[in-house]
Amino acid sequence: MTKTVIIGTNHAGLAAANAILDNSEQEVVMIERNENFSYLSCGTALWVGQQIDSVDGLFYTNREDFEAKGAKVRTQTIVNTIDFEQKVVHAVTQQGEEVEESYDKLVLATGSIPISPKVPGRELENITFMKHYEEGQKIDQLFERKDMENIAVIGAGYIGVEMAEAAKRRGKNVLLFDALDRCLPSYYDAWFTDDMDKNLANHGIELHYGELVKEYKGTDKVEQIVTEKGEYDVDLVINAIGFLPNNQLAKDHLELFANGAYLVDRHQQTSDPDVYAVGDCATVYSNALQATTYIALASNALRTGMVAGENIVGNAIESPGVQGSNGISIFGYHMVSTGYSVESAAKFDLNVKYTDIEDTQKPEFMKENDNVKLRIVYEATSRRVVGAQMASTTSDISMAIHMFSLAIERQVTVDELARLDLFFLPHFNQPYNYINKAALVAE
Ligand SMILES: Cc1cc2nc3c(=O)[nH]c(=O)nc-3n(C[C@H](O)[C@H](O)[C@H](O)COP(=O)(O)OP(=O)(O)OC[C@H]3O[C@@H](n4cnc5c(N)ncnc54)[C@H](O)[C@@H]3O)c2cc1C
Ligand SMILES: NC(=O)c1ccc[n+]([C@@H]2O[C@H](COP(=O)([O-])OP(=O)(O)OC[C@H]3O[C@@H](n4cnc5c(N)ncnc54)[C@H](O)[C@@H]3O)[C@@H](O)[C@H]2O)c1
Repeated sequence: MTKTVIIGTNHAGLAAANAILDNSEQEVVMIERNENFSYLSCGTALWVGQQIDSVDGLFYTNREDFEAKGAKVRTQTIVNTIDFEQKVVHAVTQQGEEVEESYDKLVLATGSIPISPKVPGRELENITFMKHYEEGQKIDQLFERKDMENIAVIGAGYIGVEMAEAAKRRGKNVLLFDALDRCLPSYYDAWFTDDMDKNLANHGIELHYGELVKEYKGTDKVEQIVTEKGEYDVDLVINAIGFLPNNQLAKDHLELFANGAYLVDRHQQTSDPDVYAVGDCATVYSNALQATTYIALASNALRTGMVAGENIVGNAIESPGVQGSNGISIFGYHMVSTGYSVESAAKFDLNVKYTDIEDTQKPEFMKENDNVKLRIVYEATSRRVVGAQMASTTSDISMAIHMFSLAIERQVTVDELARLDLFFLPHFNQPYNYINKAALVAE
């Protein structure tokens, strides 16, 4: 019987385990460094910002669920080395006991690690990342303290903006820094982020863009941060300047992508045919780019885990590729995007055009109505859709972005969207939907 060892049991590892255990009688060993697994870090800002009552709901499964399906689960066990020749994984438990597991198939699901700004003083106390549950607990406890008044968040990407909102909701003075000149620069064009920046500023968040941190100062604990533009008193620093794939275990054995992610094919197979890689430690295939790339998202982790598991049990399915669809909701302002923005397309040499519309969600006669912004990004020559961004105070927009995701995957052109059959009901939208309208005026 095939024996699969899965290293890392967060979203990607769990999805792979489920796919194997639900579709076969195969032997599965799951090895995880942490005590808990399945922590939805996506809910951290809601928890720490006290928008939900408890952290408990952020864990969606546990070891018993997998043991009940027949898996052997080793938690608080760190894999140190892998002998790829002999096909043996070497690990050590929290008690210091050395353990080894042989394998026929190996799934690397070791995720990602936050990037550390390489500046003096980074070892001071009260400087943290926000990735693991334990870091969320630490931030939550520090937010409780009255002497924690000034919170600096470095990086106005997804984690940074969400944590800035959470800190503000806990009554803190919040300073949000980014190397670039606006928030969320990787996902949205300025037409959208200008509104989000106004939203952040209107809620009292101090924005420090185009400002790189040069030093953290303090005796034991951080007391100040120094940038090229000024010095600021701070009690806590949350670093959120992006992730890198955690490739420690196999970087010398497997082929890697430019940023170090394990290079995988559409079956999640690495350059070693018995080794699969899934989630944040692996590459994905981007349908918009029509090339391999790296996008760290829980949604990708789940799907890639599923694909690897199915292939291990003999169902030779291929990943359909990804669009990197994502969303954010800050003080009631919602933004969703998929594929590439105009600015990010340029970084990847995608020659694009775009069409914009600003409209109301519903007909004017409806009492409750919201403004909606939509930008559709399409390739200049083929006219296939390669991205879309939407923003509104209504969360109704969130489902529309899924349609754009499918459009990118299926290579639909912007012209095909102009006459696409979209239903109408005044409670939901306009007789002629803004998606059709935007597509109709595409140059
Ligand atoms: C604050 C925050 C909010 C986020 N919000 C969203 C969101 O809203 N939507 C979204 O799609 N994504 C979101 N993400 C990103 C998402 O959490 C990640 O993409 C996802 O966790 C990746 O899952 P993974 O299983 O590949 O890796 P990880 O979650 O990084 O898990 C890897 C696991 O491997 C274990 N491991 C690593 N090395 C070893 C070893 N040597 N031995 C044993 N175990 C090991 C680790 O302990 C860990 O449990 C967010 C991330 C953060 C931090
Ligand atoms: N809602 C969501 O879908 C969601 C939420 C949280 C995290 N995530 C994912 O988790 C991953 C990590 O999130 P993240 O917020 O750390 O990364 P990110 O890539 O979203 O943002 C990083 C930000 O840091 C800035 N930056 C980079 N170097 C800097 C420096 N030296 N000083 C100041 N700013 C700097 C960048 O300009 C960017 O705005 C991403 O893949 C993200 O998509 C997704």
